[in-house]
Amino acid sequence: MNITVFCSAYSLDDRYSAPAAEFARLLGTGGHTLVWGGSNAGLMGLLADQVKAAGGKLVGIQVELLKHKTYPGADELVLTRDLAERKAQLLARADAIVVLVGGLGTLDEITEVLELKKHGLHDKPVVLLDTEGFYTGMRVQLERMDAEGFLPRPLDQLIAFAETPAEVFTHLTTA
Ligand SMILES: C/C(=C\CNc1ncnc2c1ncn2[C@@H]1O[C@H](COP(=O)(O)O)[C@@H](O)[C@H]1O)CO
Repeated sequence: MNITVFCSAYSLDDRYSAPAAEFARLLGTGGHTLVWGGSNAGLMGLLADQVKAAGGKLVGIQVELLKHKTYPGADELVLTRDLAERKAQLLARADAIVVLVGGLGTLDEITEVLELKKHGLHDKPVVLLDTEGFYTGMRVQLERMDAEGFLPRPLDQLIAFAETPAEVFTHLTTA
């Protein structure tokens, strides 16, 4: 399976990086391909290192603007002109999307994927790994949208929440 992952480009505390590394090992040992932003920075670089070490393949979708931060060992590297084209490629190359902890870049990516899914423009599984309750606030907001009529489809048809790396794969294999 080609699994597109959105996650932080910054180096983070062990309580965030250890679950990300475990997720990456499961992805690699499961024979999957990591599709990601193609960077060597922070959690993005750690993820790529761990997937590669576990025998998985790497497809980087890097943007021209950040090409100086490109991960050197990807099996395939795509260079896009801008962030919009990169987001389109990250989705197009995915069989499923997984979201790890991240900042504004990650938030931008997940919002776009959910908005396109909301409109029926794709129906790929989206799983969010909620490490250390990092996404509690976002989940509360999404559940309120769901409960109060802001979404055209039930929230559980748009996204699944996992608390452990193993649970991410349970969602992906039953989706
Ligand atoms: C940290 C620095 C540069 C960051 N370089 C990036 N390279 C590739 N992709 C990136 C980069 N920064 C953001 N992205 C994309 O957004 C997500 C991470 O952003 P966040 O704000 O950290 O959550 C990630 O999924 C990428 O696709 C300078 O040293």
